[in-house]
Amino acid sequence: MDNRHAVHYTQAETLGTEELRQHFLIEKLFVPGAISATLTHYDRLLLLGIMPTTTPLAFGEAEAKPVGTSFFLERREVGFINIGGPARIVADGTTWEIGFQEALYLGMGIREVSFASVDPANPAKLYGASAPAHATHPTRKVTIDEASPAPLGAQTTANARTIYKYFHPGLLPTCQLVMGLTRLEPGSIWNTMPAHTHDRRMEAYLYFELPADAFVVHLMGRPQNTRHLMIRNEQVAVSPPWSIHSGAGTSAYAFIWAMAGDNQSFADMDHIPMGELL
Ligand SMILES: O=C(O)C(=O)C[C@H](O)C(=O)CO
Ligand SMILES: [Zn+2]
Repeated sequence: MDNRHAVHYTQAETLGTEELRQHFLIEKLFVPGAISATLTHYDRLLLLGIMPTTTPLAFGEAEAKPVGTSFFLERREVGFINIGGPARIVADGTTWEIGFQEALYLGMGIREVSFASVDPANPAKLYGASAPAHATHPTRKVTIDEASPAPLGAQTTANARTIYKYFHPGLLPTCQLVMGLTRLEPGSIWNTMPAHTHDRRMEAYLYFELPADAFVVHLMGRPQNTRHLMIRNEQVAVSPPWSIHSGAGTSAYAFIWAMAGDNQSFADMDHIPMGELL
């Protein structure tokens, strides 16, 4: 399992491009026929890329050992959003069919979890976020229509987008996990500008649906001392609690945001006036 240790902003501000990428970017999330996992030491949020091909994949010792339990979800919860072909997830004997842009929440205590692609020629791509849990909440599938679509931004500021909240307290209980998807309108390129921080929770952004030659310039860092990451399709920015998380793409794109930490209040943000960004 890949590990991302917590970096203080005074160290982050001394880093060059390559070191910034090593600490804050997950370059290869989806590996055909494999489960990839990255344990961040920001609120211990663990990020998963699961891409089954001809044979099913399952959680096992590789996921449980780094978190020190006998099975992965013994003291954790996990949420998945599928950005690939149809997936079949079996959780303690119950089968869930999860299509493109559908999601599944699995609560603490589920022992056996396996993942298959319904059509190996069109493999599922399950993006998962897992946080430490203290209670069991019911397993639930969430469709994009249930995810409270809400418009944000405007074409005049090149940030017209729709936000979908899949796992949040208004829809289902989770211990820590808050997760959703934001999709930009054609012609819009900016996300999360005006920018914000929320020292109470960390966040991670998976960017997807970027054409092969496109990228997002992801802005990170303290508002008064920003840095950037050049992010390609299906790569993840890990955003520490002290960091802004915002980006401008060379074309429209979508991204999945996931958070864990002290609260689940989506609106609890420290907004940064545009004139204060440096
Ligand atoms: O488009 C946006 O703006 C977002 O999706 C913002 C993220 O959801 C976020 O940063 C929540 O804290
Ligand atoms: Zn945020």
